Amino acid sequence: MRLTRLDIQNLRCLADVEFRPVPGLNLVTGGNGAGKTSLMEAVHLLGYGRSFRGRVRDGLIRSGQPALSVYAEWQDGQGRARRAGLRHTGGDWEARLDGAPAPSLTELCAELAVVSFEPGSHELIAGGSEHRRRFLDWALFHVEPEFLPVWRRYARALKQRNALLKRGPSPGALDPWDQELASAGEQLSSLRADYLARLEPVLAGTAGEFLPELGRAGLQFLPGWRRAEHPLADALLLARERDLVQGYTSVGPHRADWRVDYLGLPGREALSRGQEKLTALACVLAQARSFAADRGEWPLVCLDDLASELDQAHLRQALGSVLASGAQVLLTATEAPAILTGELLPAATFHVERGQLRTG
Ligand SMILES: Nc1ncnc2c1ncn2[C@@H]1O[C@H](COP(=O)(O)OP(=O)(O)OP(=O)(O)O)[C@@H](O)[C@H]1O
Repeated sequence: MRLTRLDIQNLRCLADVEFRPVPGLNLVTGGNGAGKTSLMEAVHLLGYGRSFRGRVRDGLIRSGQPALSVYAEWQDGQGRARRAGLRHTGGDWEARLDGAPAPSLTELCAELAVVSFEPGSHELIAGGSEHRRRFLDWALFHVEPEFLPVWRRYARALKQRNALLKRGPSPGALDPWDQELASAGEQLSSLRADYLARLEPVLAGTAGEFLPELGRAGLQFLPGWRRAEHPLADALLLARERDLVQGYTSVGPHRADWRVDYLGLPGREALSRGQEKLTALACVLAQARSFAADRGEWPLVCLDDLASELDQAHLRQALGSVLASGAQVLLTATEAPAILTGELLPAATFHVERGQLRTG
């Protein structure tokens, strides 16, 4: 997809910004606190319904304003002109897609495929499992039509089962929800396992470009219960006594996780912080590449402050491989990185200062 227009009102320090990105590399420079990340957050908000720095109600709306709004126009993989707008008060939202009200944020997010890498992204490797589940489910949401209905069934059954566990029901009352949870959960896990199996060779390629010294990267899926030993229905039954005591469901795909292992790293030897970042970037770019293989178009690639995260050689490698694929990239930096020459020359440069954006 190619973003052609982004209008932002009242998002953090951005009072009223009109951004017109072009195909290829768009460089956005600006000093600390100027508003570069806020611009990335606006794109991310349309693609995910949330910012990578937290929820809308946690300070995304400009101080003193009742709501933020973001409007985007883009061209999809078939060359069709698309548009979407979102207005958010922190509590309520209003979304429009191609001129009509969108029934839910999910419909809007399904249309705009965005992958982001920002300073917090190394949490994908070093942080809690919720980051890795979100990563997994983003891809499935975009490439697997079966995913959303199954995920919704699972989430509903889990909510009901947890509510019953908290009330301390007679164990028989759990049976129908266990059945539903097991049925949706098995499907969800199969989709996740299949996706990771498809992603693995792509990741081995991207990680091999960035960290060849660590040997081939592999992905290990941790489904959230001992899936190789018994079905989820049995795991739920086995955990029932404990779940009744604890008041929540302790096994299942809501506890799923995955990890990256390198053949050249013996045992559980830890990655350095830089290696964690490069591994996280390799995962994000592998996901974008795999999306392109499935959908025939690249997602929009947002790279916030990448130059402060990577050394020059890795920066060149990362940008080179993404741009060679024809992806549209939004890159922010406090100053233009010296390596942006030749085939890495930005197609357009923008500058943000105190929430104002100018071209060139
Ligand atoms: N709700 C808000 N209302 C108004 N201004 C805000 C709000 N939240 C944050 N800001 C301001 O917006 C700016 C945020 O800028 P942003 O994080 O986009 O900067 P940046 O250019 O990415 O900076 P850095 O290089 O330091 O990461 C800061 O100056 C901050 O004080």
